[in-house]
This record gives sequence, C-alpha cells and structure tokens, in this order.
Amino acid sequence: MDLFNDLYDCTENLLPKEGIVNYFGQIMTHEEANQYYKLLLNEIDWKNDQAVIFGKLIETKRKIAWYGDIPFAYTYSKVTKTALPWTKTLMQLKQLAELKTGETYNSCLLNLYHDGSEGMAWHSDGEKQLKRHGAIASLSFGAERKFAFKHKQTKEVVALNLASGSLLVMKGTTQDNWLHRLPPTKKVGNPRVNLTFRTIDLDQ
Ligand SMILES: O=C(O)CCC(=O)C(=O)O
Ligand SMILES: [Fe+2]
Repeated sequence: MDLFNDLYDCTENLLPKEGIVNYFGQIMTHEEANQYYKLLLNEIDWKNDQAVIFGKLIETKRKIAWYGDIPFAYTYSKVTKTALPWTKTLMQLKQLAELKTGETYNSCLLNLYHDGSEGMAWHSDGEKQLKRHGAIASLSFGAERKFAFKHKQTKEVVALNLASGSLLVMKGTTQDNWLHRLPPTKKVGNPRVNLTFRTIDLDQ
C-alpha cells in the first residue's frame, strides 16, 4: 500500500489557480476500506435525497445522510435536513480525516450512488451555513469513480479518479472559483459511498 501511495504527493495542488485540492490516494488497506464500505452501507440511515428543482419537490435515486456534533439544520438543494449524532464508524473516519488533513470538522454529508447511472451535477459547496473557506475532506469507498473540477470563469477542467479508501481535501478559495461534479458513467455497475466532512459555522 505504501508503494502505491508514494505515487501521490498530498502536498501537490491539483488546481492550477484560485483554490487548493490535495489528493492523498488510498489512506488505508483494501481490507479496511472494504470493511468501512460494508459498515457504512448497513449502519447509515440512508434516505433518498430530496431537492426543489424549478419549484417542484423531487426525490433522487442517490441516497444521502447527514451527521454532526449537534442536530444542525442544513439546507441543501433548498431542503432542510437535521444532523444525526455520529456513529462509532463515522467518528473513527472523522478522526482519520482530521489527522491526515490537519483540519477539524463538525459534520458530514454522506452520499450513496448505487451504480454509475447516479452522479452529482456541477456545483460548489459554498452554502452560507458552512465556514467560509473551510476545508472539506472527502473519503470514498466502493466503486472507483471519476471526479472533476471546472473553473467558474475560464471553464478549465481538472479530473481524477477517486479510489476506494482514498482521501481528497478541497480548501482555501476552491468553492468560490471552482465547480465540482461526479459524472454519471456506463462503466460502473457497483455502489460507491462518499463522505464529505465539513464545518458548519455556528455563528451563522
Ligand atoms: O461523491 C462525491 O465524491 C462528491 C459529493 C459532493 O460533491 C457533495 O456531497 O457535495
Ligand atoms: Fe460537493
């Protein structure tokens, strides 16, 4: 695993300008990643995501869950969700993400993509309730999927594959200047679980 991880320099900024994205590669063994994947699939209170699109309430096939230090209300795609208390597994993963990235987090949004037909459209995670320029740590489990960034003005694109058991961090002004997405793909038939650890600003 160490040999493999030497291929990634987690201090290298993947963005050419106006934001910072670091990819740490796989931060655990395949066995550990597989264990976490199964635990997360079973333990998490997965719900179909709801969103208001053109004024209509729709349910996505992708499932989500929202956990945090306290029952924060978080408005995402115009629907408000209340954070559930951390599970033991999520607490372990939060500590791992904090140790690796040198940042702290107080909440986590989880996404379950059943197969490659499910993805997430271009967006940035700049919600008002999030700490301005706070780091967002992304842990992935299960199927490897492509993840892409697009500069809001120049439309430059940067893409990479997120492996099972891998960690990526977005920080600085990334959310101001770049969109990101998880493109749908016909090549993937297995589920993927993604965790994004975030910091809700309690003064907002
Ligand atoms: O699934 C991913 O890798 C990204 C999810 C994401 O961008 C989000 O939850 O805001
Ligand atoms: Fe996002």
